[in-house]
Amino acid sequence: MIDEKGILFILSGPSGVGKGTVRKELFKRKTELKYSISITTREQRPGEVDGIDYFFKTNEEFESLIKQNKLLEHAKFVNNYYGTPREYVEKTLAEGYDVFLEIEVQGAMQVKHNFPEGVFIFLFPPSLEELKNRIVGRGTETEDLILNRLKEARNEIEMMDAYDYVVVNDDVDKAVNKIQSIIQSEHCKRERIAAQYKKILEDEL
Ligand SMILES: Nc1ncnc2c1ncn2[C@@H]1O[C@H](COP(=O)(O)OP(=O)(O)OP(=O)(O)O)[C@@H](O)[C@H]1O
Ligand SMILES: Nc1nc2c(ncn2[C@@H]2O[C@H](COP(=O)(O)O)[C@@H](O)[C@H]2O)c(=O)[nH]1
Repeated sequence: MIDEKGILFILSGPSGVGKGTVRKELFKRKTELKYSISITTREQRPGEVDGIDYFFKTNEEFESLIKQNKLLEHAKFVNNYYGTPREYVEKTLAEGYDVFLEIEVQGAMQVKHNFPEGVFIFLFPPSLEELKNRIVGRGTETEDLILNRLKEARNEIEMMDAYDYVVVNDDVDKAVNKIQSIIQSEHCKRERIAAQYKKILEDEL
């Protein structure tokens, strides 16, 4: 049977590298991709909308989702829970749509364990100094939280080798172009496999 499921794309990278910015620009261009909205216990930032940016939950609600096995992956990042709703991802892939996750590395490694066929992309900063400038410039975290996120950034960068692709985010447009090329190239790979499979079936008949 030829696999007609969608492809799961996972984007990670240190806090402040520009994952959200790049993802939003990508979605302006690639409307057929489906974004999996994450669940978190972190405080809602000004301008964030529940059900669009995240599903905001309490610790108790989140822990109950873990117990019910409703999360595809979850992790604690700088004292808050983050997780991916299992049902949405599995159902959407089964319907043949590509699904895009924007998650940190611990969660990405759990996804890799369960979906080794996923495509793992790591967004890399032009420099650590620029990473710091971006996270400070965003102005959404206190100084303490920024330091914790930067400390975490070093651990995240160490995991880069576990990813299929590394994209440097020096310029948003260029980074999005590269991610679009990765998506196209992964579809071509799947088409090649499907064509080979079809040929084997025809040869057998
Ligand atoms: N290529 C870029 N050049 C300059 N600034 C950028 C670039 N990409 C993103 N930024 C800026 O960097 C800041 C952080 O970006 P963003 O919030 O998208 O990062 P993130 O990786 O999603 O962070 P987090 O993981 O903390 O949610 C934002 O102010 C954004 O406008
Ligand atoms: N493991 C998961 N990580 C997630 C998920 N959704 C977002 N994230 C990542 O958390 C950090 C912090 O995000 P922020 O919005 O508080 O800045 C960042 O790396 C996100 O990509 C998730 O479902 N699972």
